[in-house]
Amino acid sequence: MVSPPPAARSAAPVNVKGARVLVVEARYYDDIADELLAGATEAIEAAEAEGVVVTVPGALEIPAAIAILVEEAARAGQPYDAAVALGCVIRGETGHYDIVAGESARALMDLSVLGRLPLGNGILTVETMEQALARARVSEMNKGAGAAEAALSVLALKRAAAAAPVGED
Ligand SMILES: Nc1c(NC[C@H](O)[C@H](O)[C@H](O)CO)[nH]c(=O)[nH]c1=O
Ligand SMILES: CC(=O)[C@@H](O)COP(=O)(O)O
Repeated sequence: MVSPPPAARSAAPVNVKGARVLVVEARYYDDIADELLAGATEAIEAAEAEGVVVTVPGALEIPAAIAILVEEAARAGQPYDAAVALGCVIRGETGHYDIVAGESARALMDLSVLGRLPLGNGILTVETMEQALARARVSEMNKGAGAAEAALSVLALKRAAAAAPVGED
Protein backbone atom coordinates (compact mmCIF):
# COMPACT_ATOMS: atom_id res chain seq x y z
CA MET A 1 0.00 0.00 0.00
CA VAL A 2 1.28 3.49 -0.86
CA SER A 3 1.00 5.83 2.10
CA PRO A 4 0.14 9.46 1.43
CA PRO A 5 2.77 12.03 2.44
CA PRO A 6 2.60 12.91 6.14
CA ALA A 7 0.83 16.21 5.52
CA ALA A 8 -1.98 14.45 3.70
CA ARG A 9 -2.67 12.27 6.73
CA SER A 10 -2.92 15.13 9.17
CA ALA A 11 -6.42 15.74 10.42
CA ALA A 12 -5.51 19.33 11.29
CA PRO A 13 -4.15 21.46 8.43
CA VAL A 14 -0.43 22.00 8.84
CA ASN A 15 1.86 24.71 7.46
CA VAL A 16 -1.04 26.77 6.12
CA LYS A 17 -0.44 29.66 8.53
CA GLY A 18 -0.82 32.96 6.73
CA ALA A 19 -2.46 31.40 3.66
CA ARG A 20 -4.84 33.60 1.66
CA VAL A 21 -8.12 31.77 1.21
CA LEU A 22 -10.82 32.99 -1.18
CA VAL A 23 -14.31 32.19 0.07
CA VAL A 24 -17.07 32.59 -2.54
CA GLU A 25 -20.54 32.20 -1.09
CA ALA A 26 -23.84 31.99 -2.93
CA ARG A 27 -26.55 33.69 -0.85
CA TYR A 28 -29.50 31.95 -2.46
CA TYR A 29 -30.71 30.99 1.02
CA ASP A 30 -29.52 33.55 3.57
CA ASP A 31 -29.97 31.45 6.72
CA ILE A 32 -28.04 28.56 5.20
CA ALA A 33 -25.33 30.89 3.91
CA ASP A 34 -24.90 32.42 7.37
CA GLU A 35 -24.20 29.02 8.94
CA LEU A 36 -21.90 27.82 6.17
CA LEU A 37 -19.90 31.05 6.28
CA ALA A 38 -19.63 30.97 10.08
CA GLY A 39 -18.24 27.44 9.99
CA ALA A 40 -15.83 28.14 7.17
CA THR A 41 -14.61 31.37 8.76
CA GLU A 42 -13.99 29.66 12.10
CA ALA A 43 -11.98 26.91 10.40
CA ILE A 44 -9.88 29.40 8.42
CA GLU A 45 -9.17 31.45 11.55
CA ALA A 46 -8.32 28.30 13.53
CA ALA A 47 -5.68 27.52 10.90
CA GLU A 48 -4.31 31.07 11.27
CA ALA A 49 -5.06 31.71 7.62
CA GLU A 50 -6.69 34.78 6.06
CA GLY A 51 -10.14 34.52 4.51
CA VAL A 52 -11.45 36.89 1.83
CA VAL A 53 -15.23 36.59 1.36
CA VAL A 54 -17.07 37.38 -1.89
CA THR A 55 -20.81 36.94 -2.43
CA VAL A 56 -22.62 35.86 -5.63
CA PRO A 57 -26.34 35.26 -6.30
CA GLY A 58 -26.34 31.49 -6.82
CA ALA A 59 -24.23 28.34 -6.99
CA LEU A 60 -23.90 28.57 -10.77
CA GLU A 61 -21.99 31.85 -10.39
CA ILE A 62 -19.44 30.47 -7.92
CA PRO A 63 -16.99 28.79 -10.35
CA ALA A 64 -16.69 31.82 -12.63
CA ALA A 65 -16.23 34.09 -9.62
CA ILE A 66 -13.42 31.91 -8.30
CA ALA A 67 -11.76 31.71 -11.72
CA ILE A 68 -11.94 35.48 -12.24
CA LEU A 69 -10.82 36.44 -8.73
CA VAL A 70 -7.98 33.91 -8.55
CA GLU A 71 -6.61 35.13 -11.89
CA GLU A 72 -6.91 38.79 -10.94
CA ALA A 73 -5.26 38.23 -7.56
CA ALA A 74 -2.32 36.45 -9.18
CA ARG A 75 -1.97 39.27 -11.72
CA ALA A 76 -1.98 41.80 -8.87
CA GLY A 77 0.77 39.91 -7.04
CA GLN A 78 -1.51 38.87 -4.18
CA PRO A 79 -2.39 35.29 -5.12
CA TYR A 80 -4.90 33.16 -3.31
CA ASP A 81 -3.48 29.92 -1.92
CA ALA A 82 -6.83 28.14 -1.75
CA ALA A 83 -10.54 28.63 -2.34
CA VAL A 84 -13.77 27.58 -0.68
CA ALA A 85 -17.17 27.45 -2.37
CA LEU A 86 -20.24 27.78 -0.14
CA GLY A 87 -23.85 27.44 -1.23
CA CYS A 88 -27.03 25.41 -1.11
CA VAL A 89 -29.02 23.86 -3.94
CA ILE A 90 -32.45 22.50 -3.01
CA ARG A 91 -34.38 20.41 -5.51
CA GLY A 92 -37.52 22.07 -6.91
CA GLU A 93 -40.14 20.96 -9.41
CA THR A 94 -37.97 20.85 -12.53
CA GLY A 95 -34.68 19.48 -13.74
CA HIS A 96 -32.93 22.75 -13.01
CA TYR A 97 -31.59 21.25 -9.80
CA ASP A 98 -29.46 18.81 -11.80
CA ILE A 99 -27.99 21.64 -13.85
CA VAL A 100 -27.19 23.86 -10.88
CA ALA A 101 -25.87 21.07 -8.67
CA GLY A 102 -24.03 19.16 -11.37
CA GLU A 103 -22.54 22.00 -13.34
CA SER A 104 -21.29 23.92 -10.32
CA ALA A 105 -19.63 20.80 -8.94
CA ARG A 106 -18.13 19.92 -12.32
CA ALA A 107 -16.76 23.42 -12.85
CA LEU A 108 -15.27 23.57 -9.35
CA MET A 109 -13.55 20.22 -9.87
CA ASP A 110 -12.11 21.41 -13.18
CA LEU A 111 -10.89 24.64 -11.58
CA SER A 112 -9.21 22.74 -8.77
CA VAL A 113 -7.56 20.00 -10.81
CA LEU A 114 -6.60 22.01 -13.89
CA GLY A 115 -5.50 25.00 -11.85
CA ARG A 116 -3.78 23.00 -9.11
CA LEU A 117 -5.95 25.07 -6.78
CA PRO A 118 -6.77 23.62 -3.34
CA LEU A 119 -10.54 24.01 -3.32
CA GLY A 120 -13.21 22.90 -0.86
CA ASN A 121 -16.72 22.41 -2.21
CA GLY A 122 -19.22 23.45 0.43
CA ILE A 123 -22.21 23.66 -1.91
CA LEU A 124 -24.97 21.60 -0.31
CA THR A 125 -27.14 19.63 -2.75
CA VAL A 126 -30.22 18.47 -0.89
CA GLU A 127 -33.90 17.63 -1.19
CA THR A 128 -35.31 19.74 1.64
CA MET A 129 -34.58 22.80 3.74
CA GLU A 130 -34.41 20.55 6.79
CA GLN A 131 -31.60 18.56 5.20
CA ALA A 132 -29.84 21.80 4.33
CA LEU A 133 -30.09 23.21 7.85
CA ALA A 134 -28.77 20.01 9.44
CA ARG A 135 -25.72 20.14 7.16
CA ALA A 136 -25.11 23.87 7.35
CA ARG A 137 -25.50 24.49 11.07
CA VAL A 138 -22.17 24.91 12.87
CA SER A 139 -23.71 23.07 15.83
CA GLU A 140 -24.66 20.10 13.62
CA MET A 141 -22.79 18.82 10.55
CA ASN A 142 -20.91 22.11 10.00
CA LYS A 143 -20.24 21.44 6.30
CA GLY A 144 -18.86 24.95 5.84
CA ALA A 145 -15.98 24.13 8.17
CA GLY A 146 -15.53 20.80 6.40
CA ALA A 147 -15.12 22.52 3.05
CA ALA A 148 -12.58 24.98 4.42
CA GLU A 149 -10.63 22.25 6.21
CA ALA A 150 -10.57 20.17 3.03
CA ALA A 151 -9.13 23.07 1.03
CA LEU A 152 -6.53 23.77 3.72
CA SER A 153 -5.55 20.11 3.90
CA VAL A 154 -4.86 20.02 0.16
CA LEU A 155 -2.94 23.30 0.49
CA ALA A 156 -0.83 21.70 3.24
CA LEU A 157 -0.13 18.76 0.94
CA LYS A 158 0.78 21.13 -1.90
CA ARG A 159 3.16 23.10 0.29
CA ALA A 160 4.73 19.93 1.73
CA ALA A 161 5.25 18.54 -1.77
CA ALA A 162 6.84 21.79 -2.93
CA ALA A 163 9.18 21.78 0.07
CA ALA A 164 10.19 18.14 -0.39
CA PRO A 165 9.17 16.84 -3.85
CA VAL A 166 7.87 13.26 -3.77
CA GLY A 167 10.66 10.74 -4.29
CA GLU A 168 13.33 12.85 -2.62
CA ASP A 169 14.59 11.71 0.77
N1 LIG B 1 -32.25 26.99 -7.42
C1 LIG B 1 -31.04 27.39 -6.88
C2 LIG B 1 -30.20 28.26 -7.55
N2 LIG B 1 -30.53 28.72 -8.78
C3 LIG B 1 -29.91 29.91 -9.35
C4 LIG B 1 -28.61 29.58 -10.07
O1 LIG B 1 -27.56 29.24 -9.17
C5 LIG B 1 -28.14 30.83 -10.85
O2 LIG B 1 -27.94 31.90 -9.94
C6 LIG B 1 -29.17 31.24 -11.88
O3 LIG B 1 -29.46 30.13 -12.73
C7 LIG B 1 -28.65 32.42 -12.73
O4 LIG B 1 -27.46 32.04 -13.39
N3 LIG B 1 -29.02 28.62 -7.01
C8 LIG B 1 -28.63 28.15 -5.76
O5 LIG B 1 -27.55 28.50 -5.26
N4 LIG B 1 -29.45 27.30 -5.08
C9 LIG B 1 -30.65 26.91 -5.59
O6 LIG B 1 -31.39 26.12 -4.94
C1 LIG C 1 -32.23 24.06 -7.80
C2 LIG C 1 -33.17 24.96 -8.51
O1 LIG C 1 -32.83 25.57 -9.51
C3 LIG C 1 -34.56 24.96 -8.03
O2 LIG C 1 -34.62 25.62 -6.77
C4 LIG C 1 -35.47 25.68 -8.99
O3 LIG C 1 -36.77 25.29 -8.64
P1 LIG C 1 -37.72 24.72 -9.79
O4 LIG C 1 -37.05 23.47 -10.33
O5 LIG C 1 -39.03 24.41 -9.08
O6 LIG C 1 -37.83 25.81 -10.83
